[in-house]
Amino acid sequence: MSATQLVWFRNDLRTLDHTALSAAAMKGPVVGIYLACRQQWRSHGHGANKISFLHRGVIALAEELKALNIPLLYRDIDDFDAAPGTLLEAARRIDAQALHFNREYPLDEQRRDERVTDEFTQAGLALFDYTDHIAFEPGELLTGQNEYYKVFTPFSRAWHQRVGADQLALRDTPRRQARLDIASDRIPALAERDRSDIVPPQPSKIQEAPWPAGQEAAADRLADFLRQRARRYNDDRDFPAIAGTSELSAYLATGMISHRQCLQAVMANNGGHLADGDAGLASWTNELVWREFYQHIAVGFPRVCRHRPFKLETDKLNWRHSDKDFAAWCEGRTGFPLVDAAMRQLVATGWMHNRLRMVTAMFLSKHLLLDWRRGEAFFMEHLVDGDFASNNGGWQWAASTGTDASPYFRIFNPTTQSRRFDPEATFIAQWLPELADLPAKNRHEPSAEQRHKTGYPPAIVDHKFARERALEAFKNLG
Ligand SMILES: Cc1cc2nc3c(=O)[nH]c(=O)nc-3n(C[C@H](O)[C@H](O)[C@H](O)COP(=O)(O)OP(=O)(O)OC[C@H]3O[C@@H](n4cnc5c(N)ncnc54)[C@H](O)[C@@H]3O)c2cc1C
Repeated sequence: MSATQLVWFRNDLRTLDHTALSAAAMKGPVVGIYLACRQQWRSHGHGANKISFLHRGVIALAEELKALNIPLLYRDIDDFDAAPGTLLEAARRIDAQALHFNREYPLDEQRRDERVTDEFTQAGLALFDYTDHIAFEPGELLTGQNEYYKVFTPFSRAWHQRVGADQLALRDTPRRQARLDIASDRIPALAERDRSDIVPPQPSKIQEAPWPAGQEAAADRLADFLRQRARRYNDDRDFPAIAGTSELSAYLATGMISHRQCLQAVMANNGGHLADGDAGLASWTNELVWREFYQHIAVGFPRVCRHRPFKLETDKLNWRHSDKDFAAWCEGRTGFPLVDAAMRQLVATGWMHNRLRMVTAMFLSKHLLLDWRRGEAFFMEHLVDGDFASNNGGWQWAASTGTDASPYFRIFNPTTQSRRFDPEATFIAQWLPELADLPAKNRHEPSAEQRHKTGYPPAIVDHKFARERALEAFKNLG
């Protein structure tokens, strides 16, 4: 009989189109394992929404595996260092001959995987790792000078030129295997553990209902998007009052759906094309390539994993220190309605529309001139889709410290953004009920009297003054 294969599930909580699972099942009977690592949550600053989503995703995965007769082992570990020993112990207990996993790219995860590889090699056990989370392994797409791309457009061009069946073909789902004499572990409820330790800091209510976990929920969401919104994506994607985007980010970030499943769905609906054909579908594909671009950046420029800016000269920026202004931003009390509505959406739902992520991030880093890393961390605490590479990439773009960043003199006027992307101020009315009864034009910028009457705060800073201050700070970098 062929030897048992251990598959380590990480950011790939699904059985469909799973490279490591598919490859392992060709070699022998499979057992899965999941390590819930507190240090990993802490080091990424994940909050309750993301941790709960992950946890529910593991429970869904256990059911999906059960349908294939694949047992799932589950271990709680405190830190990255515990991973190699825990995996080795599990492999020995079930007499596994090999460990399989899909690669992860943040620096701490890469180091952990190197240690796991060393330990398994020393123990004489085989180890196989695979590219799965993105189409190309970081380092596979390089410029003519053999360097990582620093700008998105040429990266995207190279991606489209090179992508083919190897990267896009769906991996086989294993057939239901013969039942093994190995029981799945019971997955303890999160509430059974010390939440104050593992769930920093607690939002008032964890958002579960809008984010059902598992690959079926993800597939339904993709089908719904393709049926109803994908062809209008290019027109609607910038308007937060319209549900015009896929809202698949949390599923992609945890691997409850793969980018290949998304891209195959695009091709099936677009005459086999990714970059051409329907403008909505081509534009959506472009966003998936942005997601991949930022993963490559995290590997090519590991300083970004160490809280450093991509553009090193911006390390010298003189950020302001104001806990009061930061709290006003976090709590949606800046007196700029679109910014406040967006921040309230984030805290209430664990998600924020992309246009608003750009507006609020730029407001914090440019208007308030507060360190973008504070905003990055606050987003991570609340986002259900929190993903290091995309969050860091988005923040550094907005703060003009990053790769392909918006130039420092590009400073969104939040009121103009509001009139342009929420023309009827419906999004503002939804999240700022105190302004809902004002005429739409005043909801963008209430008068002093209207602010006084509704209790809505005065603007925290004057736009023109803030813009000049930010320009000055960037100019002084020399
Ligand atoms: C400051 C800031 C922070 C961000 N933090 C995160 C984060 O932690 N996690 C995250 O997944 N995305 C992040 N993004 C990117 C983007 O805002 C979200 O991916 C998007 O809003 C998710 O909604 P959606 O699934 O409906 O996206 P869609 O518009 O339907 O796009 C499809 C998918 O493409 C990817 N994508 C879309 N836009 C981007 C982008 N600009 N960069 C990278 N990937 C993208 C996502 O996986 C998304 O699910 C951030 C952007 C900014 C400006």
